Amino acid sequence: MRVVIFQYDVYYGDVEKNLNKVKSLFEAADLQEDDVVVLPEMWTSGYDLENIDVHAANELEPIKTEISGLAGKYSVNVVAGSIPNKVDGEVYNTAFYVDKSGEQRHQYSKMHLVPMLNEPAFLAGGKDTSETFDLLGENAGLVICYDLRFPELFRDLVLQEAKVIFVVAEWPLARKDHWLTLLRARAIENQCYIVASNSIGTQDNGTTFAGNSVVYNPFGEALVQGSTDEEEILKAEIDLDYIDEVRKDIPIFDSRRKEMYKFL
Ligand SMILES: NC(=O)CCC(=O)C(=O)O
Repeated sequence: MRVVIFQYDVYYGDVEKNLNKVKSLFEAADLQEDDVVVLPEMWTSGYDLENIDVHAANELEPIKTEISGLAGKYSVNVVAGSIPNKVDGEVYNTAFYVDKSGEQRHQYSKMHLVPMLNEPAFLAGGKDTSETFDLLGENAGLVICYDLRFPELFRDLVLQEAKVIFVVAEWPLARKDHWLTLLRARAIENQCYIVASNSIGTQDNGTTFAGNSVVYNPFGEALVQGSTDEEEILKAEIDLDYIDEVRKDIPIFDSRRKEMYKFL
């Protein structure tokens, strides 16, 4: 399985420009059939929350149709980052996955809203429980940015046999060390692949994002890592058999004592 992460500077509050940007990245990426393309969080608007009602899709449209078209055109699977998404008058931060036939196969709205970026004042918290989805015949998980701080969510996905967990983000530079440390810890403690996309650049509201999109293997090694401030298309081959090797050498899932944990 090859993953292809688009790391770039999301235009603040300009859905059309962002869509054109994504289309140009698809064109530039030299994609192969079956690649898994990964976009960042809130990639249609950035954190222009004051105007989020205007930028929000309606039940993912028309963005879902655009992404389905790109998936079909390039014969690739797309972890379509997240977008502001209006459902029954509420705006959610919703990530989705479309396979190469253009069908949407999974959707997840961010359950942990981030106070540091003022999300709870403008967005509704997702009501979807943690579920895995089928990615090229394997189980995968999809979470959004601040979710990274909740190890129980990752463990839950891995106990549902997720082998790869995608973290789509707009993670600020101010906490770059947390980003890399937590991603790596999630890979090591769950012995799974972590594929993380982040944006770069400074938004009109003054927040600078940390880049450093990265893929960690189940041993905690970075297979590829972006810079802090450059636009990049990052590619990594994922060997899912390596998960079994690591779990054989360090058998934490056999050593677990779930009957002993009081609050899990
Ligand atoms: N977009 C986000 O959820 C940012 C999360 C963040 O800033 C943090 O956890 O720190």
